[in-house]
Amino acid sequence: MCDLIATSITGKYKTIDDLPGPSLATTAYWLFVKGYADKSHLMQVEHKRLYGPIWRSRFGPFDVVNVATAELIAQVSRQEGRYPVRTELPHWKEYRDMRGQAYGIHVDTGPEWHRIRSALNPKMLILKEVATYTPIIHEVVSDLLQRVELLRLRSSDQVTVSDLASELYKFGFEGISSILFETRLGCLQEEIPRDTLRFIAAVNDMLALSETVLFFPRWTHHIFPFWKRFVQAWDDLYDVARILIDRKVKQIHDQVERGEEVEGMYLTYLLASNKLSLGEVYISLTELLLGGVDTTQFHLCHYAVSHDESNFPEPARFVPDRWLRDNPSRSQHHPYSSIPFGVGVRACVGKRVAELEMYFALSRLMQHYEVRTEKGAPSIQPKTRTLLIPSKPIDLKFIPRV
Ligand code: HEM
Repeated sequence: MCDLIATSITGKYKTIDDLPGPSLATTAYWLFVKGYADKSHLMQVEHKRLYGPIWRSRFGPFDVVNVATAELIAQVSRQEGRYPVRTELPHWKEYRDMRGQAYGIHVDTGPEWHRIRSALNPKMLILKEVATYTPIIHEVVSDLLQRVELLRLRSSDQVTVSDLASELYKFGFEGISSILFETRLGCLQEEIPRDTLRFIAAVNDMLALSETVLFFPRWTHHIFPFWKRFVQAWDDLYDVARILIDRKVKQIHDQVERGEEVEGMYLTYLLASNKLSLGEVYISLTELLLGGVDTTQFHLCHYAVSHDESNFPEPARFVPDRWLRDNPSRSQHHPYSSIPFGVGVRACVGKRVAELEMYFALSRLMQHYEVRTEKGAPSIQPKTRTLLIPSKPIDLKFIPRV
């Protein structure tokens, strides 16, 4: 695949060894001395400038080909077969092996990945199925609205909600858990239950430590504290997920015993479909909760591409009109210049649910409030924490519409 890409650029075959790019030591220098460890998206942009649209980089055990134009991303994506080849997650695999757990959708590859993905897909991706989650998502959105109202009224100017991103994060967590585990976790309550706090902290720790753990070789596991904390985070995650699932299994069992009809959402469907073992259900729901963690032998540099002036003029400016259909100001971008959920058989399995949550939350918030920034508020840059998150709290004014 690498050969084909190189051919399209230069007209002759090249191997990975012919590609330009930083050595492992140079990458370490960029990350830990130049301070790009939590800004790896900006490193993409800088490396594209230095090495061109295709370069090689080494990160921990990975030897990666980075591609940073929409055309190259399209070319790589179109060559994926039935079982897309993905970079291993050796640290996740090591943890699963250590605990004797099933591998799951992120770690499994080939036909095994396909078997699990086929079991997870229908109730996540078929529109008619996803539409059945509408009532529960609306219930969670109502809780979000109440929370925003409470926080703004409690603020000194009676309109500001501080650190909105953390409220939205809790909303996302509550929304997806209510579908997956068919249980309300209470993330948007004033007093968040202890187990839920443990769950949220474990997700944060796991995502925050995932890149660090990867960078240091196995033999350092006993020297630095990262591996121990990474294992603890996974243990907590798995433990809470197992408790929630076991509770549901018991409920279903009791209902069947009483001759009652069993109804439910995602977990009930997975258990009833009998396509996965119970161990695979534990892992699958934990992984779905984590959402997609971006992995490819080819590193598709979405950030660099979606900030490319030639696709999106003034890429850093908030111009929602560029997305409106049938609008003269709609941007004329390459279809692969913005693919937030990926494409093809391995694209995001949670895409439909994520869209449902975002559309409902946004539309209902906008119906109730006009949202403004504080005058003179500084712009807030993203930072990398496996995924991109805001580097500082975002405080916004929610002014009720009359
Ligand atoms: C705005 C929210 C989200 C975005 C932008 C997003 C984005 C992505 C991306 C880019 C991928 C990788 C696709 C690829 O490599 O081609 C992915 C995979 C994945 N996502 Fe999401 N995602 C979101 C929400 C979710 C949610 C809510 C769930 C859970 C229901 C989820 C579950 C997954 C899983 C399990 C994978 C791995 C699929 C596989 O490897 O077969 N994501 N996501």
